[in-house]
Amino acid sequence: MMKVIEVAAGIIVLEGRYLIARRKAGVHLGGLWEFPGGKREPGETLEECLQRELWEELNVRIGHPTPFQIVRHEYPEKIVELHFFRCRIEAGVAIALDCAELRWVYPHEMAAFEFPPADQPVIAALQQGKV
Ligand SMILES: Nc1nc2c([nH]c(=O)n2[C@@H]2O[C@H](COP(=O)(O)OP(=O)(O)OP(=O)(O)O)[C@@H](O)[C@H]2O)c(=O)[nH]1
Ligand SMILES: [Mg+2]
Repeated sequence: MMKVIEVAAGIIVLEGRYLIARRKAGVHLGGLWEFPGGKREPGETLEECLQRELWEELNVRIGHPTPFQIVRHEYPEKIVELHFFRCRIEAGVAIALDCAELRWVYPHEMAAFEFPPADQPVIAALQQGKV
């Protein structure tokens, strides 16, 4: 039985556009675009995990995150449970500290970027205008 890895990821919105990050080469799903975030550490809530990850990866603080979707996905090498939260930047300007590249995009533009299969339900929801 493979362990389920819990992940918190931010659907960060500003004036209708969303912040997407390109994963560095060489890591799991390297080179793909994603919603910034990462693995929950022991003793953390998912919200705390999200705050920490967005600080580490983007150098920003976010306001209160709102649960958006939970997606469980089985990759051949791991099972992830992705907890997506909608949020806004409260302090700081996003910079690519721990990712290859950042972009602010409208939902209709997301089709032009390659995301992990686990992210497809979230992208579909954003494209349908769900907030
Ligand atoms: N952050 C993030 N991870 C995703 C998304 N979609 C998706 O399948 N994942 C997977 O969920 C896992 C999250 O791990 P991560 O690599 O971001 O974790 P992390 O920031 O803690 O990195 P680290 O393990 O290098 O410390 C990875 O296996 C990643 O491929 C997404 O939209 N955002
Ligand atoms: Mg990460």
